[in-house]
Amino acid sequence: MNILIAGPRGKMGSLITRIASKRADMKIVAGVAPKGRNYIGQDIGMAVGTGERLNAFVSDDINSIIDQCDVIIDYTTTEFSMEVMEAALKANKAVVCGTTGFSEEQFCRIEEVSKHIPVLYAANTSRVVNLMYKLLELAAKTIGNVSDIEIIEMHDKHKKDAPSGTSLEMGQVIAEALDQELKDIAVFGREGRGDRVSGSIGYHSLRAGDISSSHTVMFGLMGERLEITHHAYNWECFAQGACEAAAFLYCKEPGLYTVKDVLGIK
Ligand SMILES: NC(=O)C1=CN([C@@H]2O[C@H](COP(=O)(O)OP(=O)(O)OC[C@H]3O[C@@H](n4cnc5c(N)ncnc54)[C@H](OP(=O)(O)O)[C@@H]3O)[C@@H](O)[C@H]2O)C=CC1
Ligand SMILES: O=C(O)C1=N[C@H](C(=O)O)C[C@H](O)C1
Repeated sequence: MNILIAGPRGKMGSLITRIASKRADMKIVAGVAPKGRNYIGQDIGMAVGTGERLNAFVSDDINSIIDQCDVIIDYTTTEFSMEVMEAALKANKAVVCGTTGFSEEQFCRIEEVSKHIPVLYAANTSRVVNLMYKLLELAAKTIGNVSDIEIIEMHDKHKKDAPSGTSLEMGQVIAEALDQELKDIAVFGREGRGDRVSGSIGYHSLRAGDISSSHTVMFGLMGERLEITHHAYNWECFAQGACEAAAFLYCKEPGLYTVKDVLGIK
């Protein structure tokens, strides 16, 4: 399948380029980057620093290159990801989107677009994190009503959004298990205040150094607590997951898919 990489110089985009370029089932046909970058027009392999020419070039105009691809892999910014969605809709292409930080309105538009083209959206493309979602569902169904639930996430100091997309998905899983709406029970930024409300989910975001990704969900009871934690030591698990997601999405019917569909988890 022919792959277009959005943001190939990014942390995720460069790893995805390296991994996709080694897969026998994938051919990278182009990259798309912001206007004015000095690597526009370069071979994507050289632009990313693989040291190997891939015979595919970086453009600053997605509409001029989109016809070459089957699937776009996009881990960039909310603004650019929305442009990618619209371009993919116009050209009838599939999109794997791993960008986080979308507004509710933007999510609604992605849902609308996915009625016409295949879209896989995942705030976290690690298969292990998606397994963790199942563990959280079980924990929330079993002890969620009798615990104080806190989500603590840590990322590198350059991350733009907070809380992380993953912690919002985790909260969503827990809220659904409790038959609640996340917006009714999520409490952000309670640090230093002694007003913990029963039945709420507390959110805590830490940003420091080059922490790749760490999520802990604590179910606090009296006399004991359960913590379920995932640590990523680098971003490779997410990039591997992005390529698996693209392979899954190739030739699929229009629809909104998740990593659960890739893994066959219900
Ligand atoms: N779903 C998941 O599993 C994961 C999701 N993420 C999410 O992915 C997103 C990207 O993260 P990360 O790689 O760390 O971020 P980076 O800042 O490292 O990369 C963002 C990339 O987007 C490019 N970009 C920005 N604007 C445009 C534009 N207008 N046109 C084309 N390209 C553009 C940048 O180009 P340039 O380099 O030239 O500035 C850069 O290459 C974030 O939302 C993050 O939260 C991250 C990890 C895992
Ligand atoms: O920006 C990151 O690094 C990550 N972002 C995603 C998120 O917001 O949850 C996924 C992962 O935690 C890495």
